[in-house]
This record gives sequence, structure tokens and C-alpha cells, in this order.
Amino acid sequence: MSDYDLIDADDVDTPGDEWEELDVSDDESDRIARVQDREFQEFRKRIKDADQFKVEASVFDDATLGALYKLVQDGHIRAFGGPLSTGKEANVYLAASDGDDVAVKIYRINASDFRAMRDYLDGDPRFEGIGSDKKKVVVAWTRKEFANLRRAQAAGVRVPNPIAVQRNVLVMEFLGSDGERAKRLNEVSVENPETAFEVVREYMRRLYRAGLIHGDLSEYNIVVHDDEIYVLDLGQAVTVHHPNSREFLERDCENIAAFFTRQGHDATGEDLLSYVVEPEPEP
Ligand SMILES: Nc1ncnc2c1ncn2[C@@H]1O[C@H](COP(=O)(O)OP(=O)(O)OP(=O)(O)O)[C@@H](O)[C@H]1O
Repeated sequence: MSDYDLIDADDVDTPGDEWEELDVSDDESDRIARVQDREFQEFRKRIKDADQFKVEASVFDDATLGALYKLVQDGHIRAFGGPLSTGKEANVYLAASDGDDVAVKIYRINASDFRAMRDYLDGDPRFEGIGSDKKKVVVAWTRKEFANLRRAQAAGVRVPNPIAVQRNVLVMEFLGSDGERAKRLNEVSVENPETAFEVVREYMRRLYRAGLIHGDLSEYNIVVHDDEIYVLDLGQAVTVHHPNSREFLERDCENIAAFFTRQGHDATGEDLLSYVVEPEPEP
């Protein structure tokens, strides 16, 4: 962990736990709030000063810092490593936790294309009535990614294990080793494209049968970790109820078929689509 810029959880611990049992007076709770506030300010400063976040200060509005602080207190993050990706909507960082390394995805409240996000959320019965408040939309989006990861996992699709979600911050299992992120399909030479295609095809079918469509599936959102194929980035995944779900699924099928055809395994979007939507056999 020597390459981590350590932000030690001990430094930002609040006295909360052992005081919870006590019957604290108003004066005492004011004092606790002041201590917590001071510790939060220290945490805030440390994050803002940390090298790996310097260019990204805009990502960390105070509410995001509050979310990170809570995740540190809860033991999900112990120290931040460098950025794994700086995307349009979100940045992903490597971090150490009390257990294995984790990936921390931070959605930007300001830079996010929240109108496009809303269009995806609109057709999703899980997020009915979300409205158009920018922060609420991004927070709902983050929760959606967490929920989608869980659902995919339950359906038997390999995805990073979702660990915690706090406002616009998602903590998940880090896929990779020694701090190096797992390679995307477009970055590896696929040794056996037929087998890899069959795995991806099966994942797509499992997702569909679990009522989900990825919506941005391609060689850029599929990685190879420990010789297994994993699917990333389920933020925009929609349920089959979404008015554009069929269009998204067709696009996913076209992307995947085109990629594997380029790898030497002929596939068509149409065939893939028929496979994915084939009704489940009666038990
Ligand atoms: N759990 C993870 N473990 C390892 N690397 C990850 C993890 N999650 C994301 N990454 C890395 O970060 C990149 C971006 O992640 P993701 O696709 O989830 O975010 P995004 O902001 O939607 O990206 P983009 O804007 O490029 O589509 C991934 O391609 C991958 O390399």
C-alpha cells in the first residue's frame, strides 16, 4: 500500500460509537458536533490537497466530501490511490479499504449530463417521480448503478461486487491486481473469441431474464479479471419496461456481434438478439 496517499481512517474517526450509549446533554451534543465538524474540515482539506485529486477539485463539492467522509467512517475506504479513469460523468479511483482494494466511482454533480440521465431514469419504474433537481437525479443514478450491479450479480452475471453507496459515490470491488485495473476486451488479444462470445451472450441473456438491459455494452465495458469476463458500468442499464429498452438491446447486440466478428468469430446482431430474448423454458 506504499503507493497510496494515505488518508488514515484513524485520523478522521469521530468519537460517535462509544458516546452513543451515553445520555448526552445538549451542551455535550453541541460539543460532539463541533468536534465532528472540525474533523470533517480536516478531512476536507486533506482530500483537496491530495495530489491525485488536485485537478479534480471540481468533483468534490462539500456534499461529495461528506459522502466520502461517511464512507471512510464506515470503513469502506481507508486510503485513496490514483485515478483509474476520468470519464465524462464520473471519475473512478482506486482505494484501500479495511479489506481488499476497492474502486470508488464518483459521479460529478455539476458536469453530469443530467438531462440524458433523466431520460434513462424516466422510463424506469424504480425511479418514478424523481423530478428534475440535478442533485437528486445524479444521486438516483448512483443508486441505480448500485441496484443494477446487485441485480446482475443475483442473475449470475459477473460484475464488480457492489459494496456501498453514499449520495453520488459508489464503492465496489476493484477488478485488477497490484493496483493495475483489469484490461478491457479492446485492450487484450482475445485468445478464444468463440468462448468469450458465448460467455458475453449468456450474460446478456441472464440480464434480460432478470429484467435488465445494459444499454452501453461493448468491448469498452467488458474486462478480463482472473481469467473471467466481467461487465462494468451498469449506471445506464434500464429495465425492460423502459420505452427505448428494445432499441438499447439491439444496439448492444450489434456492438457485441461486430466486436467478435472482428476477432474472427462471425456473429450477427440479429442472431444474438434472438438468443438473448428467447423465452425461458418452462421448469
Ligand atoms: N470496479 C472496477 N475495478 C477496476 N476498474 C474499474 C472498475 N470500475 C471502473 N473501472 C475502470 O474505470 C473505467 C470507467 O468506468 P465506468 O465505465 O464504470 O465509468 P464511466 O464514467 O461510465 O466511463 P465512461 O465515461 O468512459 O463510459 C472502466 O473502463 C475501467 O477501466
